[in-house]
Amino acid sequence: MTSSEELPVDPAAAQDVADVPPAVRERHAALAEEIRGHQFRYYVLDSPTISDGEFDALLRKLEELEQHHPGLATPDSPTQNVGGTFSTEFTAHDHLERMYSLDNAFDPDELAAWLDRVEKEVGATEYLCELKIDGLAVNLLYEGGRLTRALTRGDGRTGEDVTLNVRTLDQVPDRLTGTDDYPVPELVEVRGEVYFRVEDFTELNAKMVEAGKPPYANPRNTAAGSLRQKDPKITKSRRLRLICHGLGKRVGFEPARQSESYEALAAWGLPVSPHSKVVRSVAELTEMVDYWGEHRHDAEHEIDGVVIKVDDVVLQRRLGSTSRAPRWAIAFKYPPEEATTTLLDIQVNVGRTGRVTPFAVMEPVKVAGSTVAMATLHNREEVKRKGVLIGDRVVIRKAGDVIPEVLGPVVDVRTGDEREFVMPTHCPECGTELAYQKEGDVDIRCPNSRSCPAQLRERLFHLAGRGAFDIEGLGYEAAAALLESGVVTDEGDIFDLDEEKLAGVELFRTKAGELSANGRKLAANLQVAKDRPLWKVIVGLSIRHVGPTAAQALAREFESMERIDQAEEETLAGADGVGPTIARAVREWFAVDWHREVVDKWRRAGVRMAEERDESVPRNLEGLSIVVTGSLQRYSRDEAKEYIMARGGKAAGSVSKKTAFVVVGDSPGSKYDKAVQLKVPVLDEDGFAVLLERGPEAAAEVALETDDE
Ligand SMILES: NC(=O)c1ccc[n+]([C@@H]2O[C@H](COP(=O)([O-])OP(=O)(O)OC[C@H]3O[C@@H](n4cnc5c(N)ncnc54)[C@H](O)[C@@H]3O)[C@@H](O)[C@H]2O)c1
Ligand SMILES: [Zn+2]
Repeated sequence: MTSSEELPVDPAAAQDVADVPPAVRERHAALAEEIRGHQFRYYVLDSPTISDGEFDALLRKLEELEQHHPGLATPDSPTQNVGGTFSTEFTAHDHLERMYSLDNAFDPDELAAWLDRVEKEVGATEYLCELKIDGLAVNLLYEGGRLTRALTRGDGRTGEDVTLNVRTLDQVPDRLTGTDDYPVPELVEVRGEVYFRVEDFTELNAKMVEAGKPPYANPRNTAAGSLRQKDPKITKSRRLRLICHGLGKRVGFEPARQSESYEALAAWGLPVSPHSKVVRSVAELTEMVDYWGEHRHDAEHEIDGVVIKVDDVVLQRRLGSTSRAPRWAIAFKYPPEEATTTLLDIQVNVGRTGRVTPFAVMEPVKVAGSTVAMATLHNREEVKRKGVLIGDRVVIRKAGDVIPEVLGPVVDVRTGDEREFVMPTHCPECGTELAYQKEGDVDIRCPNSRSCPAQLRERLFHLAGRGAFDIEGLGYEAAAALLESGVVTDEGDIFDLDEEKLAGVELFRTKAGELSANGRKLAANLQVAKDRPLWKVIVGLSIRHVGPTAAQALAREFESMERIDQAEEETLAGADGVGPTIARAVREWFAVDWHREVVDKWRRAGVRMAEERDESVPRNLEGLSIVVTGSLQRYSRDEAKEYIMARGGKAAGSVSKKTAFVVVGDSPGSKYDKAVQLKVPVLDEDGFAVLLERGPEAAAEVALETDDE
């Protein structure tokens, strides 16, 4: 929270709680109670039922009420206190110096307002920027260099004694070491964050799943739960880590700067963050905030923001603290990546290959800047593994550009009305009974691949895609409209579409009943698409495992659809870049009658069925394998490959003894080293031009001198 002192106060607002209208007082009390309940679940039970973002929003709401009615901001309000409390499971102990929470800035304006306030009071100064580690705070007391006590933050005055547990952490020294610059102080309270590395957390969860137990929801609460164990052996088994980020009481050590105290901590053998940085201008500070906003997942632990601290300790003292947080520091918080919402239903989707995948339909909720209402659940096993029931409150996560994911249910708020998801037995689109393609498959499929509308729609959309025929104007909506109107019964019909047929489709008709401009464009695009290279036609067939790379290999090696159709499985498997899986998939595909009909219909409609031979291009690279690495100035990667292939060569991905040439551009990397090592001739961009124009012998003459010493 930004401190309320600078915020506008309604002059008519009640300063005294007795003057606040009873209805408002009640609303405030109810909200405060709700917040305390969430704090208890979070700090004591380590098992929250709402996301941090939702919690922060509640606290903000309370704060707003108090701005309008300052009388409500009594000392016991959650806005005036460090959130935590302590459990009777542990012995309570007082901190020697208070532990505070942090005020928050949720956007750049709030951060700017805080900076203004600080600089108005103490003038321009230097700031220490740190990552805000999403863990739990501990206070380590070292007396005469020995660890004598470790406490959780608790309510800031009193914490829970977790000394035995903290001692099990590898990074926590029992005894501090001293240096000439930083001798061991008589007494020091060290504050830090106990956390899980994302990597370790993922591994822990994998183990849980393997043991048939539900995975943990997030690293923060799991770290808290792992530290606050009655049995330190459990803590020991958890690979918890520590990063120190502050001092409490100290005797015999007086740092001038916060950054200096980190040097001391490191010298004493305590872990500090490698990411902290002293910044001297607002521009530098903003840069750090922006950088970590974009690279949030690059740190080894989860972060929920950046903490900005006045570096000078004298100025820190001058700024002081509120009852809840220091005035000399602020946490800039990034948009939350987790939220909770209600799982309204689990429905299934039928994909291009008939695979039936369940997906979550949720009450729309905002996460990481976008509204999420659906998320895939992959398959039945995954639904079971996550343990979600229809009607559950669920935690969802959307990190950056990654697709949203349902993490799991909030079991504690179940009402008993939730119900289990049952995988349908029949295709929701065509009614065909679903089946596993072969025993042991995870995915269940709709076997009606030829005419199941869902599969057809997906295949049409796929064949119109960039990697296949690249037909503009044939998206999902058009695909669905074509199928619905009956002018297309399977993809075989697609190239028979002309203006007249398209005029029969509602979507492509004007109000006057004529063919629309879009319809005319689609008809023209379909004509152009018939002339795409063979490999694109192959991609358009939706053969399993055959994407652009495999299709290019097939086109290069066999040069016509007919030869692919007639090749034996072994011949296919033996071809460069094809292999047994693709070979089998191709043979299986051509064994289906209606698949061959699709090819026939396309052929009759004039779709290209053989590699184009441009007679003006010499076939001077026939049989040669050429690797291009690094970036070239005059050719894009794809262009370079196309030029090689057009001349009968093979554009290979890795260097071997069989490689004829390696072409290197800027920053070539390991492939260049490999070429030198294997003594494969290396060409620069000019050498590549010679290779294309005048062939391998001429190119060998201009190969680079390489030295493998
Ligand atoms: N979901 C829930 O029900 C629920 C309930 C209560 C609290 N919460 C969440 O807990 C958090 C509030 O807890 P809080 O009061 O501890 O405040 P906070 O987490 O916003 O900030 C204070 C804490 O940040 C930690 N921290 C991490 N890196 C630091 C660094 N480099 N320097 C200094 N401190 C650093 C310290 O432990 C400090 O105590 C919020 O994120 C809130 O959403 C959630
Ligand atoms: Zn179906």
